[in-house]
Amino acid sequence: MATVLQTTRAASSPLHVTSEIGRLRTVLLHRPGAELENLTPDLLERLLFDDIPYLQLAQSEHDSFAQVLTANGVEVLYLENLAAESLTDAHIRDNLIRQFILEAGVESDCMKAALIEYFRPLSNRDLIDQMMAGVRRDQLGNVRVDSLYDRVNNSYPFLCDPMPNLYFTRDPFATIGQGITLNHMRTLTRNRETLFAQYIFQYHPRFRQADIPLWFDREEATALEGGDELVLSDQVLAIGISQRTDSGSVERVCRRLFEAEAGFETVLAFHIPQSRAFMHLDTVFTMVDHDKFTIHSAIEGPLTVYEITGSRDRAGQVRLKIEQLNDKLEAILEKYLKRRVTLIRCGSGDAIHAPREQWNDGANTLAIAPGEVVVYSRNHVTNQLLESHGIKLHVIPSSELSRGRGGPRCMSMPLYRDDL
Ligand SMILES: NC(=O)NCCC[C@H](N)C(=O)O
Repeated sequence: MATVLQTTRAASSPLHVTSEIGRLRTVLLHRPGAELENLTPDLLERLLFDDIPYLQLAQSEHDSFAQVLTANGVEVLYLENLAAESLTDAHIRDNLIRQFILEAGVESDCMKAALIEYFRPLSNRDLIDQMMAGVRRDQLGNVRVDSLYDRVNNSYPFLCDPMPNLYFTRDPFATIGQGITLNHMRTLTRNRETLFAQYIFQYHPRFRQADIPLWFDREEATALEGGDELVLSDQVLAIGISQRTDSGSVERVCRRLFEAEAGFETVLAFHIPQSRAFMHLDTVFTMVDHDKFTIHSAIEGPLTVYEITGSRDRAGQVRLKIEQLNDKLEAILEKYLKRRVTLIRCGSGDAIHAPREQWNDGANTLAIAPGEVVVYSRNHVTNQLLESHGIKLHVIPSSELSRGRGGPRCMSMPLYRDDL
């Protein structure tokens, strides 16, 4: 990955996203795995789940999602495959194991050594699956415990926690233009997920030569999550300031994009209420067509939008100009997209249907082309409204996947879209 930002990119860049709706060509998914079976009621809150999905059904729902995408010409890549294929030599593999153990919070030398031994014989793919699923203490057999720490903490079943949120590939990194933000996640549990992206972009043969600009790094001190990053056009981004993303991160992304002169001229920072239900901007607002968006009406009142632009001072340094916009959201979007826009309200804006369907990601659509989106079956009120606005729907089953609080957009990271 490039740490020095450059403006010119090879035409053959493996990453290219200049809108939310351009025809989707390549997307990254993660098929839910054993990590979901390692959820227990005690772990739910810390691991950011609201219930325990039935794995077999979650996998079959996820396969339906992948099938819709492939049937529509989208190349589907899986995080677990890319991560395994990134381990192209023993040194890279050993480093990943060491870093994984460190970030899993394994404290004692004897447990670290036992884990390294446990991982040693596994194939690359089994290693990645095991890291994702988590490692229980009793998987390691009889380890000679020589630390006080292990004697005091031996009742907790996991040495390395499972990572059940991995199927929300939208969040740990995000494609913007031909670069990425490699994110620093708000929570420890999700921050561990970004390690896989780091290895993929650094070592995977598909990406390692590509000199991919890094608009944000996982080592930064403030939080940024991909669900807050929307590419409205090749010139305008929307970034949520939310429960998961700090304003300082938005400023840093702006500075890097403007310094690189990557084509993006304006960032609209959407300050949304902080709540579990609206954890990211894309839980309340997604783009479905050139001129149509879903929106959850509960954020419209409290929403504040800031326009951020940049210019260079005499020394060539980028200075940010930040202005609060007082217009209604439609007017703001119309100004930047240069066309009339329609906001389609989740659950019709109804007092009961809207919060119920938003909770199950009714507003969280994945566009695979302009006016063509993937949605969850359970959000029938919103879905009908989308259809009445001429949007083509690809409806996928949703009883288990939705228990993790994410919809089709959250479950996908576009790597390549056609330009509009
Ligand atoms: N972009 C998104 O809204 N992603 C959904 C993430 C859900 C996950 N359980 C979380 O709390 O982070």
